Amino acid sequence: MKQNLDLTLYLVTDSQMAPAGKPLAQIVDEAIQGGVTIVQLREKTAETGDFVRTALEVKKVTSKAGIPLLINDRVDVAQAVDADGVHIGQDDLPIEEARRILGDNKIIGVSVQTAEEAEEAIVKGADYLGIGTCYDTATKYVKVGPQGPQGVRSVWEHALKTGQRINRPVHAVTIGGVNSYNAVHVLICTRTLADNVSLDGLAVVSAIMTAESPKTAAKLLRSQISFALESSWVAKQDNSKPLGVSRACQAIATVFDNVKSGKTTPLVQHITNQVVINDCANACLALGGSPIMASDPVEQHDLASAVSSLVINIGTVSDHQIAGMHAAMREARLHNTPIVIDPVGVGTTPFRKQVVKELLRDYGAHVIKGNAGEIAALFGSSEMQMRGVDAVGGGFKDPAKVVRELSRRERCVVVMTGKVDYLSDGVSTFAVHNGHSLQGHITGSGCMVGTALGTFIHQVANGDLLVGALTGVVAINLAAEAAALRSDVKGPGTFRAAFIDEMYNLTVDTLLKNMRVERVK
Ligand SMILES: Nc1ncnc2c1ncn2[C@@H]1O[C@H](COP(=O)(O)OP(=O)(O)OP(=O)(O)O)[C@@H](O)[C@H]1O
Ligand SMILES: Cc1ncsc1CCO
Repeated sequence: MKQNLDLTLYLVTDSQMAPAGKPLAQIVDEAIQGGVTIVQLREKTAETGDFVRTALEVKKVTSKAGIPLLINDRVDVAQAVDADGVHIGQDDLPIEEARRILGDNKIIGVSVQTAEEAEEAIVKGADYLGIGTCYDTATKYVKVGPQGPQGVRSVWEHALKTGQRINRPVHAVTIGGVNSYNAVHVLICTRTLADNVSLDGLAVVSAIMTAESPKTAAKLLRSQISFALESSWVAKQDNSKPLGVSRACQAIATVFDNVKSGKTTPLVQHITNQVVINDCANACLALGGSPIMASDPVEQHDLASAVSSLVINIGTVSDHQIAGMHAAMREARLHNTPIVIDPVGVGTTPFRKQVVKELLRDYGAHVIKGNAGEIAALFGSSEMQMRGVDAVGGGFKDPAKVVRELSRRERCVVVMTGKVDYLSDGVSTFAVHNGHSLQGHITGSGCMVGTALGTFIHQVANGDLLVGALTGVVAINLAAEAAALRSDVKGPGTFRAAFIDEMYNLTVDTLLKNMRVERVK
């Protein structure tokens, strides 16, 4: 990498967004104090003289801080102020020409929207790529419509392959609607599938330019970026510490005991369906958690700092609930609160599919849980189908592969329920052989698994999401086994009540004795 080129938090200026009367250089100065590592001056409409004057003022600030100043598009302005380089778009001066004028020591960055553009830019010697546009943005910085983190990831993967082929290092940021709410999700989701390579950082415009305090905004972004790049609690999927069965079982017992014994009482927020809302709240309490069912968008901001985990269940989703889900997930991402998505009936209507697609695109999840029909719909498989909220079909030929691959694609733990439950974090995949057929005869048994996931994944801040998820599945299924054995259980109605009782009665000893967890991959 060129000396000084640190792309971690890349500020692209837009003076039209700046608060009236506040000089651009002052905004840049404050943003650098908050942690911006590189600045691109972008003045699409300025006259050359004004552009140069502003550039000289901003350069005083960047030089003092020792960070690079790049000029958007205008190689002449970059030369006039002896900037550290330029950033060029697809319709600007060709890369070779910019390089010829500026020489090898200057930085040249290029905006790319497709794999082909990325390949060309790398071959022609770009020092870094700005891949976009990630999300919809008011800045009109990039022309191609938003491609979401997964679209950015495929351009990034192709860019890295090109770099390997021609033996040249590749660096990139993504741009477009990136802010402190989605920074973690964007950085995790854009990691390459094969090698888990992260982007170098994120480029932001409005998140800093329009902020009341650019310093505070930049500081928050930096901490979110560091969290995503360094933290171990998000499923890193890097094969470094595959989880064996005996370690998994011990860890499950510990996680379970922490909640059951009252050492920790997670506040589990649900935005869930009207069918199961009461059963889920009772299941949460019986397992040792504390439920709050809160779906109005208005209260999400105030609630977010107290919540331990968030369960999003689309069973009876409505427009109003969708707004609440977006608000809650946005806040959860800011607080790094684990999110469980239960995509009830997602294969049944295009509406449900669209709702889930947007939630996953904008915020992602820490755990996705569904029955085989729901997982098939998300995975894009026709091996299983849905009828209403139920899965229909003969089962997947290779269920472990389905959960593993969906997990890698969505960058989260995937739980697929059924007679045997399959769980994967993309590296380790487990089957849980507990449970009872009576669970299939009451409504909401899957939704209660979602509740149990929310109850046990909250405390894995420095551990393993997969262990938290396994704990939820095992606990629910052992409670079902115990309930089904009771002489007072005569069918689904009595089972439903006994099921909650046995969640309450479940002990760590029973769990250790009866859990049947198998590592399948
Ligand atoms: N035949 C079975 N034997 C053992 N366990 C079962 C059986 N059927 C379901 N389960 C258990 O029931 C729970 C819910 O799984 P299921 O796949 O039925 O969810 P679902 O279809 O989403 O349910 P719902 O839509 O009613 O909420 C899981 O913990 C699963 O292990
Ligand atoms: C029956 C039903 N319909 C929407 S949600 C739900 C609960 C089980 O998923």
